[in-house]
Amino acid sequence: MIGVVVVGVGIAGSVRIRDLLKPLQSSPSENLKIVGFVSRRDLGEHNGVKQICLEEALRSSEVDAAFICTDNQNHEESVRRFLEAGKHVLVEYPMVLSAHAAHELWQMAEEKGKVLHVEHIELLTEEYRALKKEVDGRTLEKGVLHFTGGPLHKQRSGFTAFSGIARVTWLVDLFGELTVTSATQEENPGEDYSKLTAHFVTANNKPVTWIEERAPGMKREKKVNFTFTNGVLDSLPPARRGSVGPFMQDQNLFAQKLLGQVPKEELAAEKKRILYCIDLAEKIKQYCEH
Ligand SMILES: NC(=O)C1=CN([C@@H]2O[C@H](COP(=O)(O)OP(=O)(O)OC[C@H]3O[C@@H](n4cnc5c(N)ncnc54)[C@H](O)[C@@H]3O)[C@@H](O)[C@H]2O)C=CC1
Ligand SMILES: C=CC1=C(C)/C(=C/c2[nH]c(/C=C3N=C(/C=C4\NC(=O)C(C)=C4C=C)C(C)=C\3CCC(=O)O)c(CCC(=O)O)c2C)NC1=O
Repeated sequence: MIGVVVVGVGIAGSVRIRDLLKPLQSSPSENLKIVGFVSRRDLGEHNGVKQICLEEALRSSEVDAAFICTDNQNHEESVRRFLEAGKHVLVEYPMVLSAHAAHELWQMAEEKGKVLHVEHIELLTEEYRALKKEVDGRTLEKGVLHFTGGPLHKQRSGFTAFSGIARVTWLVDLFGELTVTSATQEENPGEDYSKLTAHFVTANNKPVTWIEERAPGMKREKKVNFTFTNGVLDSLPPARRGSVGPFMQDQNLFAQKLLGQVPKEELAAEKKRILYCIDLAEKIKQYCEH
């Protein structure tokens, strides 16, 4: 069995603990065993799982892997410490809040011979699968992806291009290589309002726009407007509810990596995409700061 600790018990961390306790039957996740969780709060136990302190988690020979489910701002430090301690790491997206740290940590994982897995559940939802199917094989002329949602805590979540990396990932997975041509951020701190607008071009020089807008009361929603040579897609196609939730699918993928069941080419392509998207986020940040 592969011993796992969950670090950070918020929404994502609680789902992780639940899924680790009840793995999908006959799936790679059955090889994972939760041995504890780490929290800054004194919780004692959570669903029968015991709390352990960070130092113990780093030291314990029972712990083979850590799930980092803390606020974005903490990811870099946690990933680094668990890799240094010789543990495999699963980290919720965004992996870290700078391109430099992302490249450095990836290199460190490779040197240590450890699996570094970044959760990207935005690619595993039925909503996304339906969209991908709709887009596949069509030629884009121009596209807009507009996300809205409630405000985030700036300090804990980091710059918008990183906290919203799931939207960048969608665009890259749908349309391939993108180049940032400009980006701006509007903010009204008094009203907790923010709006990021980033402009890209595809490899064929077609314009793509990403808008990430957040304010109190704004519904978590994604709107698309994609013009193809053969028609317009102006809403997300309907999707059925999947039988296996995205976090569980992600956990299975991580377990498969630990078991050496994921082909090298797939691992390399995933790493490339993750670092590529983080590099785009960094570029967007630079545009917004100038
Ligand atoms: N909620 C979701 O559906 C998804 C969340 N994520 C990612 O998961 C991560 C966590 O998000 P949520 O669970 O939604 O946020 P949350 O705010 O509910 O949970 C974060 C938890 O981490 C704890 N924490 C922060 N620093 C810590 C530290 N140094 N040591 C121990 N615990 C610490 C906080 O006290 C809090 O309980 C974020 O990186 C987010 O981007 C990714 C995909 C989906
Ligand atoms: C209800 C409040 C609620 C909160 C606070 C919330 C937070 C939240 N959801 C996220 C993504 C995500 N969250 C979900 C799904 C969920 N996540 C959930 O907390 C729940 C209840 C579901 C599903 C019913 C998915 C699928 C993603 C990936 C990005 C996407 O496709 O939207 C992220 C990562 C950053 C981002 O992509 O914006 C955060 C911080 N999501 C919410 O729905």
